[in-house]
Amino acid sequence: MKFVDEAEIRVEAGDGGNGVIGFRREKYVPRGGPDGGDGGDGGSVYLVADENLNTLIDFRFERFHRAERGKNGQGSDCTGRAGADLELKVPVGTRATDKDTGEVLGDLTEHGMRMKVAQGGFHGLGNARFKSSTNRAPRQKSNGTPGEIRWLSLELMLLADVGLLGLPNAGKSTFIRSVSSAKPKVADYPFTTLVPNLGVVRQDAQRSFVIADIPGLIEGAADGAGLGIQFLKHLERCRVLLHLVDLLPADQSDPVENAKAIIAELEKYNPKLAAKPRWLVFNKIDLLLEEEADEICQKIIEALDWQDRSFQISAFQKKNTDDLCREVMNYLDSLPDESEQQKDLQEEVAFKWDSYDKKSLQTDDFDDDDFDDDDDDYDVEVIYTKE
Ligand SMILES: Nc1nc2c(ncn2[C@@H]2O[C@H](COP(=O)(O)OP(=O)(O)OP(=O)(O)O)[C@@H](O)[C@H]2O)c(=O)[nH]1
Ligand SMILES: [Mg+2]
Repeated sequence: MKFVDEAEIRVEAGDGGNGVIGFRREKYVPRGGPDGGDGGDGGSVYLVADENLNTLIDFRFERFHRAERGKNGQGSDCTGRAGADLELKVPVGTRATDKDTGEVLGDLTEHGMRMKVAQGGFHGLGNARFKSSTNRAPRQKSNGTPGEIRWLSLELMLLADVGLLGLPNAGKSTFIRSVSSAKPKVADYPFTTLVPNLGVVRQDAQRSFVIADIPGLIEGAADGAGLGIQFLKHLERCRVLLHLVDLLPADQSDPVENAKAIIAELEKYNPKLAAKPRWLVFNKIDLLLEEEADEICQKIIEALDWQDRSFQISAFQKKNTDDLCREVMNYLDSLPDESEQQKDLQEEVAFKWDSYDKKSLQTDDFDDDDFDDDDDDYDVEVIYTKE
């Protein structure tokens, strides 16, 4: 699965501060010379890669970013303070392009990498600078130069190796929180997650994989129930699916039936997706005694006639989650390298965040009724109201 996240922003560096005209005025010092100070340089705008971020969504809501202007100079040869630089944090992997010229400014490929995207203005000179043997009282000064202004388009492309499947409340988001730095919202009500979240699981310095948390599926999803299957298509390019099963559902439902329901939906949606490598992950073992958990897991395995691998974890207590991630990593490493193939697939990008409703980005109003729509134009922007 490939995710493309895009945002357009306007960055404005600060203007340089102006120089000023000033003369020394002091008792007993007649005709004190020129002492107008220089302005300060304007602040520049930088992009800084931060591994704790994984989407550009914040830039959809805040599109204008301005660094501080340099202060004007002052009398008594005082130089104006330089404007502070502005640092905008972006996810690792972000590419910045000048929207007007199409020039790629660069890719921020490593955590901490810093790239200047708008140069602050140069300071103006005060009249003290124009003093010469022929002009000892110059009435000249210069103004600071304007800061650079650019429209940038930011793009982030990530490939998810692992997709999470499960009913609402199975603990998918809890799991991704436990094993990666992604921090999607977790709550004890269904459909907490409304858009996919990506997390990067670092195994060691060289090895990592990307995991995608998608909204929960429910029975009838293939026919449009709940958030439907619109997100399932994004799992088609994952290399392994983890099916999370809640061993002790709060709604007293039967874990066996629950697991069956997800598999049925998957098969109904797309047999090819259902044929993908898929592992069962029994979650919430912390709520049960070991024997009880074993018993329920065994029952599910038998009922499904499950032949593939299965794991018992507590996403919440991070029990066995590291083992699971290690197994996933080893499994991914054992697969043939797909990177060559991926290069040819650029145009087949599966998911764009174009589900964000443009209208609602322009207005603060949010209409709850939007969620009742049956059509495919789902409104998802609400989860980005800050927690
Ligand atoms: N005791 C226990 N609770 C858990 C565990 N994992 C998740 N939970 C709880 O289960 C509830 C649902 O967790 P989420 O991670 O939001 O579930 P989800 O699968 O992402 O749900 P949706 O986004 O609605 O599809 C939350 O109250 C979690 O605290 C676990 O391992 N043990
Ligand atoms: Mg969730």
